[in-house]
Order: sequence, then structure tokens, then C-alpha cells
Amino acid sequence: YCVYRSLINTLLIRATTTSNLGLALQNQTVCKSTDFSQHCYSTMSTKFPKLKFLNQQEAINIDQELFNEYKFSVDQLMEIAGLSCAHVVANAYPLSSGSGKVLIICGPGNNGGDGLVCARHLSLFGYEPHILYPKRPKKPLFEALTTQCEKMGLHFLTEMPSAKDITLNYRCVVDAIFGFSFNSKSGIRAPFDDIIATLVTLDNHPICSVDIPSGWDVEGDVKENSLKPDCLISLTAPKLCAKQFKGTFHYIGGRFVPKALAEKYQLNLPNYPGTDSILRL
Ligand SMILES: NC(=O)C1=CN([C@@H]2O[C@H](COP(=O)(O)OP(=O)(O)OC[C@H]3O[C@@H](n4cnc5c(N)ncnc54)[C@H](O)[C@@H]3O)[C@@H](O)[C@H]2O)[C@H](O)CC1
Ligand SMILES: [K+]
Repeated sequence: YCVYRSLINTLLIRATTTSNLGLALQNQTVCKSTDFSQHCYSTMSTKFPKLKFLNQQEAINIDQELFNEYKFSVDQLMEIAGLSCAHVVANAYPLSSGSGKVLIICGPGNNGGDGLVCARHLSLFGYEPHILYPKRPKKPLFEALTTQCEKMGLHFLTEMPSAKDITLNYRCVVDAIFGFSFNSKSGIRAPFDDIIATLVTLDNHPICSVDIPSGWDVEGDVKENSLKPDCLISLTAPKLCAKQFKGTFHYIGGRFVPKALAEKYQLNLPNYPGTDSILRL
């Protein structure tokens, strides 16, 4: 009986390991093409052929429905969104393979709030986030998120570091400046015009964009002098501009969408592995 039990246990352990390995490999699709974006996008569209890419209005509608119909609060969704971002940074730029100093640039809206939450979780993961938050809305949510970071000892910068400083001192930049409400028609207003201009000059230094690469039109073509992030975290579902993403890592996060809502908008979201909060596309 003992020999029989031990044989069964061995087989069970092998089966679990093999299936975990399968999942890990499934999540680590490597793009090896000269036309990186085409390859990544076509690989993604082969793996997840029905995954919906949202236009700006659809992203806003889903957001509003989550708040108005499902009665989620912004804080709840932002916490999950920001935690997903921290998980993505820790997956793409692990502490085991480099420094944990991360520059997190937060904008004036909820995308900036995701950045503050991400910073807080990264510090709990052992990273050293430095936050630049030049336009702080006078709203209780953002004031609370800022206080949490301050009281937890996170460092706030008073000015944007130079491109050289960033390259020398930071493992990566988290771009939490603008999300799906960015208005590209009016150009980028100060101080984010100069901040984004500095990020554009970074030569091959990894930028990890939250939801949308800041400055990109949510659904239009990407202009010549725009950010070229190495990593993109699509929250809820990718937006149309994500089809033009040319970087290495594209993740989906923000695992809070109720099934009925996903079906209503035909999001066709991929299945997150197990209890994970992010999935590499
Ligand atoms: N449902 C979800 O997936 C959730 C996503 N979250 C995150 O929220 C953002 C969208 O947030 P929102 O507050 O609507 O807008 P933004 O952060 O994109 O920015 C608005 C902010 O920016 C200013 N602005 C707009 N255009 C310009 C411009 N051309 N120049 C300068 N400033 C500009 C505008 O005035 C506002 O102040 C989404 O992408 C996710 O990251 C939530 O965290 C959770 C739910
Ligand atoms: K962003």
C-alpha cells in the first residue's frame, strides 16, 4: 500500500509541475522578429484572437458602469490596478537581476493614482520608488494616497531628473502620467510636456507605461517623437493604441471586471492563470 501511495504522489507532483511549467511557458512568449510590434501583436492576436481593443469612449463607458451600476468605488479599483502594476514591474524587472530604484511619474488623474498605489506596493516588495508628482489634485483620495506614501517613507522628488540621471540611477521609469482620458488634440500641457520630452530622449532605458503610453492618442496613430515603452500594462482591457506597442512586455492587469460586464462589451478577456492578478499577453 505504501509503495502504491508513494507512486501516486510522485505522479501527482510531476503532473502539477508539468502543468505549472506549461503555464509559465505560455506566459513567456518571446518575440524574435525584426518587426517586433507586428510579431508581438500577431502573436497576441493568434493567442487571444478575440481580445477586444477599446476605443476611448468604450474605456470611459466601462469605467462609468463599474462605478455607477456596479457601485465600485474608485479607491477599490485603483488599489487593484496599482497592485497589478507593481506585480508587472516585479515580474519584468525582478530585484534578483538588478537594482530596485524605480522612478514613478504620476499625472493629475486616476492614472497618476495608479502610480501612487504601485509605488506603495513596490516599496513593500523591497523596491526603492522615487515619486515625481508635480500636479496634485486637491481631492481626498489623492491626498490620502500621497500621505500613505509619505508616512511609509517613500521619497518624493521636487524636480524631474535629467535623462542622464535617470539612465545612471534608475532601473526603470513607471509612466503613470496619462491614461485613457488623455486629450491629444490640445498638445501636452506643462509641466508634462517637458517631462515627456525628457523621457522620449532616454535611449533604450526601460519605461513601463500604465494603461497607455503617455502622450499617445488612445485610439489613433503614434507620432514620431513619442514614448517608446519597454513594457505596457493594459488595465481592464487593452486600448486601440496598444496594437502599436513595440516593447518587450505587454501585460493585462486590473482583474476586477465582472463577467456580465465583460460579456456586455465582448471583451473576450484571457483567463488569468490561477489566482494571478496579471497575465502576459
Ligand atoms: N476601469 C479602469 O480600468 C480603471 C482605470 N483606472 C485608471 O484611470 C485612468 C483614467 O483616469 P482618468 O482620471 O479618467 O484620466 P487620466 O489619468 O487619463 O488623465 C486625466 C487628467 O489628465 C489631464 N489631461 C488630459 N489631456 C491632457 C493634455 N493634453 N495635457 C495635459 N493634461 C491633460 C486632464 O485634465 C486630467 O487631469 C486609466 O487609464 C487607468 O490608469 C483607475 O485607476 C481604476 C479603474
Ligand atoms: K500612462
